[in-house]
Amino acid sequence: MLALSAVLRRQQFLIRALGVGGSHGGISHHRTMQAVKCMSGTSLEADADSILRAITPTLDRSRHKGQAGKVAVVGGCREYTGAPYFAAISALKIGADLSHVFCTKDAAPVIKSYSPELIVHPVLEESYSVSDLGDEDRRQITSEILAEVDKWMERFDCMVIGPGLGRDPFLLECVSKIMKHARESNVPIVIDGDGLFLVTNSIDLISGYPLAVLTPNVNEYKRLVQKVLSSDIDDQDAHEQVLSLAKRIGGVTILRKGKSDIISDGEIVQSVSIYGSPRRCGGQGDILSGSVAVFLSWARQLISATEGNFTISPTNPTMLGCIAGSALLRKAASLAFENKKRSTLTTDIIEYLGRSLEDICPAS
Ligand SMILES: NC(=O)C1=CN([C@@H]2O[C@H](COP(=O)(O)OP(=O)(O)OC[C@H]3O[C@@H](n4cnc5c(N)ncnc54)[C@H](O)[C@@H]3O)[C@@H](O)[C@H]2O)[C@@H](O)CC1
Ligand SMILES: Nc1ncnc2c1ncn2[C@@H]1O[C@H](COP(=O)(O)OP(=O)(O)OP(=O)(O)O)[C@@H](O)[C@H]1O
Ligand SMILES: [Mg+2]
Repeated sequence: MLALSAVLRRQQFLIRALGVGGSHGGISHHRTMQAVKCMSGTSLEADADSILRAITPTLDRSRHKGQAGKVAVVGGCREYTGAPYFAAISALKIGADLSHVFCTKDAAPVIKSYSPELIVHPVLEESYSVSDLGDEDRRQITSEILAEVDKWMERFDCMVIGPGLGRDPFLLECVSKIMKHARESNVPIVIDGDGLFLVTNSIDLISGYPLAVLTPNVNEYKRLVQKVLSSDIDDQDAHEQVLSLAKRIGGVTILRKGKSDIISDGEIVQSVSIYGSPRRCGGQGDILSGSVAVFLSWARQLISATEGNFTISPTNPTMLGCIAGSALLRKAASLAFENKKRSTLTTDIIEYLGRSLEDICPAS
């Protein structure tokens, strides 16, 4: 009896997750069987190539700089300069027009030296650089930092918060305020890396914000599940757990990274399992966060241009952005691996982003 009710619960979950129909009584045998077949996983798989084709804008000579997207990455500190670079350069390689980085003063020259394409703002401060100051001076510095970021905020189509941010308390306090301003301005935010450390400890920062996307890796997901659901990772019901977590955080979108990426906005759940590579070099999550930012921006543009009259599913731009970003990164990783095998590095994967998108969605 117990086993039977567990099966029924699972069927109903799959039916809800797939949007096959209502879960209240009267589920037809056919629909139930359809959902049961999906337990093998394949039908939760998103049609990522179609989504990529649908949301990637055509290259039109009448468009001006900025229309294909302006993104900003908030990250980069004494320890980490690679992560914000990977996220920001990936956004450009996919097709965004402008990519900014807001980082600490000493990370900035390093990041600038990786690439002249990035617009790097050396604005953030860590505790060590304000340790001699009193509370009033610290408040003054915080408000100067906020004013500097606010000058740009409304121009951004999306912000990525966290790659290589570090965990310094003064810096994170300041980034919380940046996040609040982004939310007040309705700027979508992709939260990754140490940004997830910050929001896991202050979930109100993003709770109930439908334009927030969280992209946890295995450790970050574990911490989030422990904090929000007071439980451990459930690999048996992985899809259901991601769905519950997204719903519990008030309809943010979660992309749980792993062998399959699982994506949910608390309403539906989808996976991306295509392509991928066996190389697990650091930095692939950073490529993903920059990619999701671009695709999310394009999906929002498309939805507003067509006033919602478009035929792709799902219809939530954050879901579309996650599916497209995940599939593209995984395709680039698989092409890089074909070529470089064990020596594949994140910079090699970035070099394949353009070709991967071209294969799926040719420029002309
Ligand atoms: N070149 C760079 O500057 C890079 C900086 N990064 C930044 O580094 C900071 C910390 O990120 P992490 O991803 O290390 O934080 P995590 O909390 O995920 O990882 C911390 C520890 O967990 C281990 N770990 C990672 N994945 C695991 C898995 N699948 N199973 C078991 N253990 C695992 C790691 O070896 C590491 O020691 C972030 O700000 C991140 O953005 C990373 O993005 C990697 C590249
Ligand atoms: N076991 C796996 N098999 C195939 N692909 C994987 C696997 N694990 C992760 N990936 C892919 O790599 C991407 C990055 O995931 P990962 O868990 O490495 O992120 P991360 O730890 O945040 O990376 P970073 O080093 O940039 O911080 C995911 O989007 C996923 O598609
Ligand atoms: Mg990461």
